[in-house]
Amino acid sequence: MQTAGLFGGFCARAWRVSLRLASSGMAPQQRLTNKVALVTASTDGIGFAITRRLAQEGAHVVISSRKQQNVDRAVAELQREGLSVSGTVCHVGKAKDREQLVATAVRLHGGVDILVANAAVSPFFGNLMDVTEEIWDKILDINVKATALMTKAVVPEMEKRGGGSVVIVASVAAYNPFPGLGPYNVSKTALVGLTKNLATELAARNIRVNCLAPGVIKTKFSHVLWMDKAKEEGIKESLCIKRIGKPEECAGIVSFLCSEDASYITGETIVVAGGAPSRL
Ligand SMILES: NC(=O)c1ccc[n+]([C@@H]2O[C@H](COP(=O)([O-])OP(=O)(O)OC[C@H]3O[C@@H](n4cnc5c(N)ncnc54)[C@H](O)[C@@H]3O)[C@@H](O)[C@H]2O)c1
Repeated sequence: MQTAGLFGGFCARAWRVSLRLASSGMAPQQRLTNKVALVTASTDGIGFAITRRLAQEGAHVVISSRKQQNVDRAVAELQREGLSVSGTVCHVGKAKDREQLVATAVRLHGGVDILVANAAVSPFFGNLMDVTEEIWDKILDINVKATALMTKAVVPEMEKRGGGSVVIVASVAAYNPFPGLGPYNVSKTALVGLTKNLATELAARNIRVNCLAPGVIKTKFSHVLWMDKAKEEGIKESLCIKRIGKPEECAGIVSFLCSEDASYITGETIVVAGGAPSRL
């Protein structure tokens, strides 16, 4: 009886600690212990929040982006928090950089279990009829083609570990276009298709492929959408949850999708958009 009482007391305390951790935004679970994750464009914004969360849940994460100084800053910040992160430069449009990213994970941690393909560009605002061939090439190259090729680069390493998980970061704009961002919207719709195609093809290798479709999340990237007060108020008004999202609110769902808790989920796109319209 006494043991049960002590155990009961311990459980209640553990439950309170876990509730405190959850409410303070810290990861209460360790679903990714010793998994090795690559996150592209992970020095800021949504990629950085995802990196922090995967590492809080026990993963070794390789941070990457185009500039060494940004990689160094992000690595130092998360290492100060006691998290297991390393970093390397990776421009996802360059084959050599993609190979280097995979090689870094293999050299430092022995393989790759998780890829979060988060990098994207949106260098155009205006009408579709004014988009040049050069802009189409840049947006489709980085947002779509590089995502497919980054996945191709990690698959052999995932196979050696018996499987893995890929999460592709698309956008709610895949379903409901953001005004003025035509080529970007189209590229994100393509990523929903890419997710389904990869999921079908890679299931036999025990690799699951899912997609995250954020709504408007406050980052440098989305600045153009909320920079003036009237625009910001208009966006909030269109949402069920009447505020713009935070990068951290995209992170827990990714760690879930990469974990064994999602072992029967593949080919899906999860919308994290405060109730924005999201149907094709
Ligand atoms: N913020 C939003 O409202 C929002 C909404 C929907 C989807 N998203 C998506 O979330 C992802 C992250 O965006 P974010 O809002 O955190 O902004 P962000 O600016 O922090 O992330 C975009 C990153 O991509 C990087 N990048 C661009 N080209 C690259 C390349 N060739 N190689 C490597 N990195 C490159 C940029 O340096 C930048 O860090 C993007 O895929 C974006 O499309 C963002």
